[in-house]
Amino acid sequence: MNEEKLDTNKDEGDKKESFYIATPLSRQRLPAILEPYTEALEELFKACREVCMTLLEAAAVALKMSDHRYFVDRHNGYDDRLRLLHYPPSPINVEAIRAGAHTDYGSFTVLFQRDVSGLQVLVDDRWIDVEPPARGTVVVNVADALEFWSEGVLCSAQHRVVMPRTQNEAVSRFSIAFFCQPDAHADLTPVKVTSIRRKRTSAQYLDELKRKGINSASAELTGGQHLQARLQASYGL
Ligand SMILES: O=C(O)CCC(=O)C(=O)O
Ligand SMILES: [Fe+2]
Repeated sequence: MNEEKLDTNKDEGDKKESFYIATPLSRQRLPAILEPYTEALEELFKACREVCMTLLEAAAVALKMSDHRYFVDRHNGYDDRLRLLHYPPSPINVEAIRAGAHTDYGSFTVLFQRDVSGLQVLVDDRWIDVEPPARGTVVVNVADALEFWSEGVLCSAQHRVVMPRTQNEAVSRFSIAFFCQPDAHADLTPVKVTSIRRKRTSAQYLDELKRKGINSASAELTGGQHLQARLQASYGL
């Protein structure tokens, strides 16, 4: 609790607890409570990875890259993580934030939320509620590594979780995030994207990168170096 500060401008840590898992599950010792779910978690990893591989291929097509598997080939899955999150019950507080505004670090995030809302995404400077999706659907965020790789054409989604605004939200909130990560040694040098309309000016994009601990839009970074820069900015490591 309070350990992670996703919004680095805030003094206090986030009101949540979480547990990270890597695949294969045998790489770590699971707490006893999770052991019976080993197989289910492995299946979840696999299903999320499949979604992300399809999306990575779609991204290469959308960016008009000649090699449609360029991104897929740089994601062997070793650095992917599942994060199980719990936001403890809390009284209504319309002013406060359960998890600070941030962007995720990898390529894509697949997010599952269980019935309690509170997630918001920033669209044109306004926070919009992202309700827990209908059964059988998920929320997907573009994240920082793909934003950087695509030279800022694909925008990493700013999101946050707000404190309970109603009695229905004042209970425990559970969610699971799957973070799809590029390989630690993958070269993240931005792919050349030409004929695509951009949402931001290059100055706006550069400002955003600087806040994320990256000083140049064309830096020669590996997946591992990019992740390190982001973790440093978020956790002050
Ligand atoms: O709990 C949620 O809905 C969002 C979690 C999140 O954004 C994160 O862990 O990066
Ligand atoms: Fe996130």
